[in-house]
Amino acid sequence: MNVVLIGFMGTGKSTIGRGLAKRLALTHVDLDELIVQQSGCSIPEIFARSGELGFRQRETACLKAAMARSGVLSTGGGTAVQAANRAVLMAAKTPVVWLTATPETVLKRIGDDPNRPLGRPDQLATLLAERTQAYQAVADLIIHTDDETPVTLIDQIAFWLTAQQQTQA
Ligand SMILES: Nc1ncnc2c1ncn2[C@@H]1O[C@H](COP(=O)(O)OP(=O)(O)O)[C@@H](O)[C@H]1O
Ligand SMILES: O=C(O)C1=C[C@@H](OP(=O)(O)O)[C@@H](O)[C@H](O)C1
Ligand SMILES: [Mg+2]
Repeated sequence: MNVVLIGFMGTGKSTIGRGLAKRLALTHVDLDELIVQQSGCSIPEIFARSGELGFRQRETACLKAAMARSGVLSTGGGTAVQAANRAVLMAAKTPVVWLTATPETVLKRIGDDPNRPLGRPDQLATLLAERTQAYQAVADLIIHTDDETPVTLIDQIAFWLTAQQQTQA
């Protein structure tokens, strides 16, 4: 992968990843979509049939497959929380961008979405606090999304990636 987006549910990983890939003329891979494709069932169905553990096993397998490809990868909100997945990300030396948002923003954006089994409104703030350190541990760039439009966020990330490439050239 050329760049990986991590962060909590509703921070815009899927939206920004799709737009960033278009901007950079790269392929976009959404890890959740890959899991659904490979499993032949939806995320809530995977959670219902195989539990969170079953979902996490599929997620790690798909992450490894995705990291072997080029493009922009939008992870799921729990991907970088698993130590094994953080090891995969760090080994790849791909730039990792952490998108942040407050629990209030997340709630406004995702509400009580049945497609996000771990997105229970009354649990969001606690889950976000528990996960923050894990995101921080692998982030090369932190982008606060609360007051920015997707287009502005894509501009910021594209600018940073270009600067990174120039430093390395
Ligand atoms: N910067 C933003 N400002 C306003 N709404 C946003 C922003 N980023 C994403 N959204 C909206 O929030 C919702 C969740 O975005 P999504 O890309 O699915 O997040 P994630 O993949 O991180 O869970 C979508 O309805 C999307 O249109
Ligand atoms: O935070 C999580 O544990 C999850 C986030 C979801 O992705 P988004 O962050 O794209 O909603 C999806 O991977 C699954 O429902 C689990
Ligand atoms: Mg997503």
